[in-house]
Amino acid sequence: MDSIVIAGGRPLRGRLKICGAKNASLAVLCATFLCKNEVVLENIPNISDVRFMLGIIKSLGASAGWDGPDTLRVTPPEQVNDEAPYQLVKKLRASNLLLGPLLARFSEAEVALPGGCNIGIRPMDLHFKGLSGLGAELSLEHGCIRGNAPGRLRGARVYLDFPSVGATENIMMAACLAEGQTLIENAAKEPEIVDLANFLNTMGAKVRGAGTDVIKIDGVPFLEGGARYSVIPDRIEAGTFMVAAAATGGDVVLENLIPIHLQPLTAKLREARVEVYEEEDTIRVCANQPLRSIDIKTMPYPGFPTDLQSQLMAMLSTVPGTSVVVENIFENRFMVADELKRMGARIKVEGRMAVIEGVPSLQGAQVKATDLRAGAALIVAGLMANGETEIGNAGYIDRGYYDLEKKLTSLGATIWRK
Ligand SMILES: CC(=O)N[C@H]1[C@@H](OP(=O)(O)OP(=O)(O)OC[C@H]2O[C@@H](n3ccc(=O)[nH]c3=O)[C@H](O)[C@@H]2O)O[C@H](CO)[C@@H](O)[C@@H]1O
Ligand SMILES: C=C(OP(=O)(O)O)C(=O)O
Repeated sequence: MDSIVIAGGRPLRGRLKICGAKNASLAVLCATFLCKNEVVLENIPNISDVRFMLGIIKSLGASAGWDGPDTLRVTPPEQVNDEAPYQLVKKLRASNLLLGPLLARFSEAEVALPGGCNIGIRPMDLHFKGLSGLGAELSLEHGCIRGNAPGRLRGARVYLDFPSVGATENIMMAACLAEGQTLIENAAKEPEIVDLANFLNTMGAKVRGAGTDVIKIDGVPFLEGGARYSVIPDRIEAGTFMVAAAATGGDVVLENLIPIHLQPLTAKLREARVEVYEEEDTIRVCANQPLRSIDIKTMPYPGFPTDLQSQLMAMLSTVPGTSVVVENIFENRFMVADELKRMGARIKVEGRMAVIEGVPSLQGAQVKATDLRAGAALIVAGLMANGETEIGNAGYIDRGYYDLEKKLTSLGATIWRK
């Protein structure tokens, strides 16, 4: 994998356009399998996760291609060719989102157990519980999830023990073509869930309540497709730049985002004495006074997102005083702490809690990304640090950030790829 090198110590300044959301794009790409006709998707980021997902859906028989820098045309297959290939599936977790659509549309599915970042055990019991509740028979054979749904799936009442994003998405997609009504209780409420529901409804589904605890889906025989849909902006990309601007004492305006989606981060940055100004679809982040230590706990939306926890940890590493971070979603999301320590940070990890004692500054060092957001956190740390930081395993970062070096260069950073 490549490395990214940063000569740190410069505040970020300028304006930047945020891309479409990775997690919304991946779910919507899977949902195209529920449609009969071509679908045009706009605001799709050309990141490696999306390219892998395109590879997977093409291997299953879809035809798909770029029709502009962020527009994709996808024609779903009339029948599926094969099982989703392990070589591609292992590279991204979201490949598990094909299960629901394949079962609903083709009554059978074979998907290799997904890979993705090593941020926790990431079981799929809630996906299985929900899809079995709709009548699917699922088994795990030789690292492959096999499912079939003799006849049509049947609507059911599904209670999720935890509001899992992926399980909510899989069940919601499957339920669109099930006979009768499905209720998903204790559903995830992330903006990407609402976006997926909006996509499904645009294509002809009947989904209500997305964004609340209970999602109600009335099954229809098929989704027509044949429409255009633009996915929401990436709140995690936006949040990463917000943190980078704050951490470098910068002043950055981010465009093409939905400020309310960033509320949990905005509130925390303000608590840390960062100025954040929201307008209709822009946010300005301005840090021109010493920051104050804060505590954060990751939670399902609208709580603080786990996908921004590592980046904030990097920022807090030079904030005077003690900050405490509690990670409630993924048990392995503190691996970045060891890398930050190589740069001079003082972080003590105990189970799900990290205690950060602010140091006066970070020093550039050779570090490596252990997952996508750990990589993003090391980018933030590299921008803050004195001297040069070389971040190995940059491929993880490419999973979720389009044109990162170019975007940061436009904000005044010195950054290049090796
Ligand atoms: C592609 C995508 O959209 N990825 C996002 C999605 O991941 P993902 O959909 O995998 O995350 P989930 O919300 O499912 O996982 C949250 C928690 O639920 C647990 N769990 C999940 C499913 C299950 O069947 N059983 C179970 O116990 C997981 O181990 C984890 O502890 O939501 C996460 C939480 O916001 C984000 O960090 C990821 O970026
Ligand atoms: C954990 C993430 O993604 P995935 O669920 O695809 O691994 C992420 O985007 O930070």
